[in-house]
Amino acid sequence: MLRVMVCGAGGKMGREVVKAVHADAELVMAGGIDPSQAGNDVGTVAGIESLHIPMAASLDEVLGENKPDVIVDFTSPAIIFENAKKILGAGVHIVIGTTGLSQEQRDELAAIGKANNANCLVAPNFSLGAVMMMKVSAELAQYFPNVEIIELHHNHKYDAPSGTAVLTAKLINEAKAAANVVATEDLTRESLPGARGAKVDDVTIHSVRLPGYVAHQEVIFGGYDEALVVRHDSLSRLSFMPGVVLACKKIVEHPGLTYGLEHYL
Ligand SMILES: NC(=O)C1=CN([C@@H]2O[C@H](COP(=O)(O)OP(=O)(O)OC[C@H]3O[C@@H](n4cnc5c(N)ncnc54)[C@H](OP(=O)(O)O)[C@@H]3O)[C@@H](O)[C@H]2O)C=CC1
Ligand SMILES: O=C(O)C1=N[C@H](C(=O)O)C[C@H](O)C1
Repeated sequence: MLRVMVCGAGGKMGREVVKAVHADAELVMAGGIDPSQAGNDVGTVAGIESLHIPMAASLDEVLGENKPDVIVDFTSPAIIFENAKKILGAGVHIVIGTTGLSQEQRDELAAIGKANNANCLVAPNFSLGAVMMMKVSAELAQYFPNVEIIELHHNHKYDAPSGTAVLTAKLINEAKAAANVVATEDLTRESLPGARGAKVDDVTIHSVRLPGYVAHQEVIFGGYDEALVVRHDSLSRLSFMPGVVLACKKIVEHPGLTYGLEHYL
């Protein structure tokens, strides 16, 4: 039985992860970390029965003698790098859902994990449908090199573009490079800065932030007198839970740092 703790356990994702881990027969919900909920019961904060586990105020409180096997982090792009360094440095596996880590930061985490025998998964999106959207988009890019992404999220999201859009663009760019295809030149000149969105290499991303949305993305391919749209919708945060639970169980089998849940499927 793997003992799992949740960092950011009082947040929108963290509360769902506490419930999902607690409901799983092969995992043990061993604790939560969230400064603004410190001392409150981890189960009660998540909206289930009391688990008789007080919420820790910081990672330092849980990385001692009774440390868990795995920590799942859903906090914020501003603190994930420091959290991950601490967790891997303590020899604890980490499942990272929090967005915003750069390639350089992932490389540094990989080295810390290796030195401490701790594995790391960085997954910008845990929903199966979103992983398939990315896979299919990368496959299509060789036939349709002209492609743009529109991602739509709730207005409490910290970052733009989303981690999912960045990974989608990376996979598309890699597929285009492998197939040796490029987009036609974009001749548009912006009369308002930002009108054409942001570029990740050859892929343009547009970010929408509005109340009412959860997490959605359209990958739009333009062709010869035709267009093809791949769309994914997370209708609630429950859509991420099977992926998070699977990651907790599989992380022990995946040494090093893995970027993307597709490598665990
Ligand atoms: N990979 C995936 O599938 C998904 C990824 N995400 C990503 O997960 C991240 C979190 O999203 P979301 O749950 O919506 O955000 P929330 O703001 O709802 O939750 C974040 C929680 O972390 C807490 N927190 C802040 N600092 C610390 C700390 N030092 N230690 C422990 N906890 C801390 C916050 O407390 P306080 O409010 O008091 O600051 C808050 O309760 C984002 O980066 C988001 O993009 C989201 C959905 C799916
Ligand atoms: O902040 C969110 O909500 C989400 N964040 C992740 C991202 O940035 O891609 C995953 C999902 O889109 C929800």
